[in-house]
Amino acid sequence: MIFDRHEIHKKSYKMNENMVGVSVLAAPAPAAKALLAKRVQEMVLYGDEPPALYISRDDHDATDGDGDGGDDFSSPVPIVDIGILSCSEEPFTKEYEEELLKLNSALHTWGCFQAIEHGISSSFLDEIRKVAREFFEQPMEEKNKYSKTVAGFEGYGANPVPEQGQPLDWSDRLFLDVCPPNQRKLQFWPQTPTSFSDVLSEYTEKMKIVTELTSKAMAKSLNLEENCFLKQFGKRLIVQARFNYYSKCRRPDLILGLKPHTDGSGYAVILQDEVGLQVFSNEKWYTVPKIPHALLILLGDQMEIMTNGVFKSPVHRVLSNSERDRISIVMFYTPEKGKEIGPEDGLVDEERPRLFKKVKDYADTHWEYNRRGMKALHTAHV
Ligand SMILES: O=C(O)CCC(=O)C(=O)O
Ligand SMILES: [Fe+2]
Repeated sequence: MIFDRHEIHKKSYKMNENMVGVSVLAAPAPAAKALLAKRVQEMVLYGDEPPALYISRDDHDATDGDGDGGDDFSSPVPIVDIGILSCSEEPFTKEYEEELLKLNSALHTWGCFQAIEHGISSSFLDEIRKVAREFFEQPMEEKNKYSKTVAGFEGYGANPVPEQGQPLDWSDRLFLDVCPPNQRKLQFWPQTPTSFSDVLSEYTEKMKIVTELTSKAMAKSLNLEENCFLKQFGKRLIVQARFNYYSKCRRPDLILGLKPHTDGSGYAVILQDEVGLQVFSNEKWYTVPKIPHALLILLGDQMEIMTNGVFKSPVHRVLSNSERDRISIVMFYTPEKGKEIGPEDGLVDEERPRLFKKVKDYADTHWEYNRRGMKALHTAHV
């Protein structure tokens, strides 16, 4: 699969009776909007056949990097010990220098890494997973109290309606604005499980330490002033939490939990409970292995812009699975609203001319293109 002309998703499967239930195909395909009013979890509960609009896999020309598409601990997605990077007193130890180099190489080559020794306790990570699972396992009528509109963004529901011709994702999600705190729309914050809001607020606080440390380490690994990215994100940076629930799926060969995309944020921190996330690198899909309490840090387009293309915003997707459901908790970090961001001056020189112009509110542009299955990064090129 080659993501040429900014297109990141191609749907080339022909729909035929072997692929989805005849009953669905015999009737005119319901419009995406109507389908999205119903949760994937509900369809599974009622034993519905996956409707044709969910068919999205197109893997004929991309191989699985780790061979089996499953739990493969030899997958080369790098692991970085960010505990080592937290001791940044000069003179740097050899260990520190080596880990910094690893971080730089991971973000240059992969645009992501698995962070270990991040300082958040395993028991707390289990706790946030538990409240997430408890939320999704409630009856529909309870979850529907927090429903988003089909066209809206925040709340419980499906991903925004894609443009016609784009397939749908086999997942449900709860999306919440978390920071700045005065932007929280509490009507979407679940009251059950009762500890949900407190756990999410605590996770946000703990994550602040991890992300500040990572942001400084990223800058240092590029020989930049350590606060440069924190300054670009601004004091009122946007933090959004997305709880993804991937129901079991009868046709993982045809249907994806989440279509290939890049993130429009600065970066995301992902906590997964099962494998399923794949990153596209060197024309192959690599499954991100399950390391029980690791956090996957994955760059979005805005970090690619700020690093003048030195670090990459990777195309990624989520597979569906016929045997297990999957939950992921994603925290997105995006520069504050209305703030201009652009390549760091220290990363622009004769050898590496400026690739990107200054942009603001890039995430809005990202979503416009995402709905059409396209990347938006070219809109920021000089
Ligand atoms: O579920 C995951 O692991 C990744 C989710 C993701 O890519 C997203 O929410 O943008
Ligand atoms: Fe993503």
